[in-house]
Amino acid sequence: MKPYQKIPIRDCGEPLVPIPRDRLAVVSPHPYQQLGAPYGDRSPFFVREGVLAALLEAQSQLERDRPGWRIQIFDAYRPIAVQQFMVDYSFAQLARLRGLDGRSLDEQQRQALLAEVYQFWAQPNRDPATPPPHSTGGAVDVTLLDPIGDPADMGSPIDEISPRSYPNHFADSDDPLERDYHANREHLHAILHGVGFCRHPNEWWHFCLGDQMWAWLRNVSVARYGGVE
Ligand SMILES: C[C@@H](N)C(=O)N[C@H](C)C(=O)O
Ligand SMILES: [Zn+2]
Repeated sequence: MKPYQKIPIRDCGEPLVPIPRDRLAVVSPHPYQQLGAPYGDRSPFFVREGVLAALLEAQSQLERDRPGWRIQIFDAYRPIAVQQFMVDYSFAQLARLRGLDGRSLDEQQRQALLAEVYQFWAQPNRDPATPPPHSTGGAVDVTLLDPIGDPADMGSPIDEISPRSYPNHFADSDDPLERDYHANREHLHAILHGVGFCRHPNEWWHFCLGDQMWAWLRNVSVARYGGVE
């Protein structure tokens, strides 16, 4: 169990609402839908009402700071079946990357790979006391787009299972390019932190507001968003 999962949840009942495409950029086609993730009739581009308000405020702040720049949503709401699909997919990808056949691993190899996956992905847990962050509508995976519409170079892609994903991975680098990656990550963080989000300790792109991880990182005793199926 991760420490944030011990935080009690008192759901405030806010609805999930669609992310307006005319006001916030989204990755399209959606990467997990393209992989065949089982969304059923749900869409990844929904968040809780309070999260949408904060994202819109962050977008306005970004426009004031850097005209023409936009926040781009890579992923938001995730049904638990999709969480399971993506954990299985990431496990198979990681095994392949290591030259292993994911279906014929011994138990020790399986556990070691799973531990790496769970450094980055939450468990697809159906217990209402420990929902995966994205299943609450209180978590988003985001990056920045420059005025041309190109993603800012953050030095590693979203969802990479590697130390390069740690927010401060390039913080102490002397390489000017890597210093730029860090500055881009810091700018993304500053914009979202300024409107109330907290960043995942291992992922430069994952931000939360109102869920258990947020409450734990903010030292708040109760989370206001639980799982929504
Ligand atoms: C790996 C990334 N896409 C992500 O969302 N990670 C968090 C922790 C999650 O699975 O909830
Ligand atoms: Zn995330």
